[in-house]
Amino acid sequence: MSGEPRRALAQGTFDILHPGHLHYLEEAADRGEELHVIVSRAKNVTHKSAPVCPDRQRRDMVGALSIVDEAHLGHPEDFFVPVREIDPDVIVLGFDQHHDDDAIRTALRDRGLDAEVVRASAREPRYDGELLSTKEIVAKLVERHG
Ligand SMILES: Cc1cc2nc3c(=O)[nH]c(=O)nc-3n(C[C@H](O)[C@H](O)[C@H](O)COP(=O)(O)O)c2cc1C
Ligand SMILES: Nc1ncnc2c1ncn2[C@@H]1O[C@H](COP(=O)(O)OP(=O)(O)OP(=O)(O)O)[C@@H](O)[C@H]1O
Repeated sequence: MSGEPRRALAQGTFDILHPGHLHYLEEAADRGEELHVIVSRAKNVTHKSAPVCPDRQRRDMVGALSIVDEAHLGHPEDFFVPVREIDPDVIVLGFDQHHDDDAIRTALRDRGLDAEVVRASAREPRYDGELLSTKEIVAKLVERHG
């Protein structure tokens, strides 16, 4: 036993916070005693529209949540630089994140990093009209103001 707090790591874009994000971060926080979050750089968000809010703003909003111990801006090129610095015991992937769990496990092992990789669950709406995705919030805004 190292005596260090068990560190959980979550990651994502977090452009316009919503209850789906809170659910994911709460599940990640439950996996450890300390929650760290890597907020992706806009230039690395290639699988969907680029975030509206700047990198620092997204990092600052996530970092202000009481369940988050520290929010880190991701590395521009090498995703494993912040992982090495944070040195998590567990990496919690979001239910719909496109990353391949086994590929991450292999990449960690290849770099001598020892972290479990687990998936969080999805959060369904709890009442009519609850908006649980940034895309949905943007679509509503465009419908109303666009
Ligand atoms: C272990 C891990 C480390 C990551 N590190 C970085 C990073 O250093 N820089 C970055 O821009 N994105 C990083 N990402 C990617 C994003 O945080 C995020 O997973 C990706 O942009 C998908 O975003 P979404 O889940 O919001 O759709 C990392 C992802 C994982 C799984
Ligand atoms: N409804 C939800 N239930 C559980 N987790 C969620 C939910 N929505 C987002 N998350 C998680 O939050 C993390 C960051 O998500 P991201 O910033 O891509 O938000 P998003 O609202 O899903 O974005 P978009 O709608 O633009 O795809 C991801 O790990 C994702 O799985």
